[in-house]
Amino acid sequence: MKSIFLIGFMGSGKTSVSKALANILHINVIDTDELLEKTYETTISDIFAEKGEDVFRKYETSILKQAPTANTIVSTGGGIVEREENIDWLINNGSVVYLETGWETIVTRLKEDTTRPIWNNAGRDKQKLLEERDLKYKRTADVIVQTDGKSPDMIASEILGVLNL
Ligand SMILES: Nc1ncnc2c1ncn2[C@@H]1O[C@H](COP(=O)(O)OP(=O)(O)O)[C@@H](O)[C@H]1O
Ligand SMILES: O=C(O)C1=C[C@@H](OP(=O)(O)O)[C@@H](O)[C@H](O)C1
Ligand SMILES: [Mg+2]
Repeated sequence: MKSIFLIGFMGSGKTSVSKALANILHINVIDTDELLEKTYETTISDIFAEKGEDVFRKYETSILKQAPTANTIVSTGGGIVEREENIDWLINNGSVVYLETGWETIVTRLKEDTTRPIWNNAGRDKQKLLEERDLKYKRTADVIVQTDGKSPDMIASEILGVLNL
């Protein structure tokens, strides 16, 4: 089985749904953000604060390209589509699922969040970022699943129903 890569905006549920999928399929799950923090022995917040977004994106690309391309569920970071080379790599190496999520749902889910530097950057227009990235997620994905009003388990079952595994 080709590995399944979950893409989508911050708060679309990539990390949560990846765990639900791995539980159902009994296969390994990795999260590019968690692996990045382990590999570079730091936190995402610290990388953004000390080195900036460009360095984070370089690390993220390197982690993505080391991901197993078979028998694994991979949860990516919301900005994985910011680099064209990541989009190409995903299209060529995985079954890619876009967790499409409305703005209001994202705002509700991330109300309490303090761990996402871009979400917590008051100077950035996150709603516009969602609109821009939405086109890139759609260009990259093999299948699109809507997440509004559904639990991670429901979304995982729906993904398995639409993917040809
Ligand atoms: N389908 C869902 N329904 C309700 N809450 C969700 C759902 N998916 C994720 N969440 C919650 O939203 C927040 C962000 O989820 P997370 O899985 O980390 O998203 P992502 O990895 O896409 O940023 C977490 O608090 C999580 O518990
Ligand atoms: O959208 C983004 O640019 C980011 C999303 C985060 O992952 P999640 O999508 O899992 O929140 C994380 O990679 C980092 O904070 C940057
Ligand atoms: Mg995540």
